[in-house]
Amino acid sequence: MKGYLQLNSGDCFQGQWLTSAPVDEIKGEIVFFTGMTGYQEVLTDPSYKDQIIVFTYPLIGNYGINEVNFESKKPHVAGVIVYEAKQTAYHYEAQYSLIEYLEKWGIPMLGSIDTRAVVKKIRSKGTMPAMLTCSENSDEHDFTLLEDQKVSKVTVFKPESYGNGDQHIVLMDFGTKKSIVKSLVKRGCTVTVVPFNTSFEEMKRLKPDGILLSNGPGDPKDLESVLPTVKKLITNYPVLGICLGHQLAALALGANTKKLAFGHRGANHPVVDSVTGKVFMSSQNHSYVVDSQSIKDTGLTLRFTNLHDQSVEGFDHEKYPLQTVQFHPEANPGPSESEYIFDEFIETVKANNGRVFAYA
Ligand SMILES: NC(=O)CC[C@H](N)C(=O)O
Repeated sequence: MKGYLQLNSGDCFQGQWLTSAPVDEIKGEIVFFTGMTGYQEVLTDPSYKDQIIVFTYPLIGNYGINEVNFESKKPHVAGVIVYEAKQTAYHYEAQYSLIEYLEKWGIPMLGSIDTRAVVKKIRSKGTMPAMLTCSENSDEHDFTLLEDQKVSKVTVFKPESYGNGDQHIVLMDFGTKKSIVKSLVKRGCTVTVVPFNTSFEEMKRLKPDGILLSNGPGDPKDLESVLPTVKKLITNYPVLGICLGHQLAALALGANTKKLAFGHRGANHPVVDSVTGKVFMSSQNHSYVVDSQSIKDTGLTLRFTNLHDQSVEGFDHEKYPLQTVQFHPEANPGPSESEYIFDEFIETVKANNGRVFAYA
């Protein structure tokens, strides 16, 4: 059955539904992911909440969906656009095909779309509202997107504990990926995942050795209410901020963020580390970046830079044991070359030896 991708720019692409056609139109911000693999991790990464995702690799789904590579309990995207998706799953670990999985969760997938043409539109006109619909006529549609705060939809409701190691990390959950928790547990940490609106005092009562500010969906400026807590955490504990967590740390210290035209979503973004002088490939998924012009007087020191567009990829701090990264050191999907960020963080946590108020 025919289906349509309508863009707010007025462009319309005709395709074929690979899942059941949606009863109502599906709206979301349209973004694209360039990795050849990793669709299972992308679909279940809470940072993609309510977005319509275009997979640019032309054949998606051939290794199916397994039970181990989920980044959270369910998919978060609003809809999926591909050129071709496999009905079957050619992998011994596969439990379902991609189509069966999306069907189960009621997420529509539109196929036979020239994804290169869609990406060219997004690259020239910017990320924009879009719609998956059964109707060809775009004049009938209202592209206004719900301006809701997405983090409250994906954070945990009450604290959850993982691992049984010597270092206790409290993870402020803005929509964390499972592999961030795993990266800490495998390095000998106990991890307590707490809701994003947990107060500083409540976290202090948990006696953390270090804090992790997680990734998550939406505009970091929608989370102004948590900035005082984030600032207190930074001035009292070793902190690692990943993606949204990095952006919030920067905002809390007085820097600014801005939106990129079409974001970075893929598994091969080159980043240079000014401390080691080395370049590594990184996994990325973000629309916003910290404005490099805004870090004067914040104490933040630029450590990581994106080699495609020179955008900010992470900071150290002059005074606090703060490390932030815009890319994803936990990978999943993508290269694990930057995993050493977790090793450095754990070393910092160990060196601090549980001290509180050491840096204020
Ligand atoms: N993966 C993330 O944490 C994304 C951060 C933020 N939502 C952005 O799009 O820039």
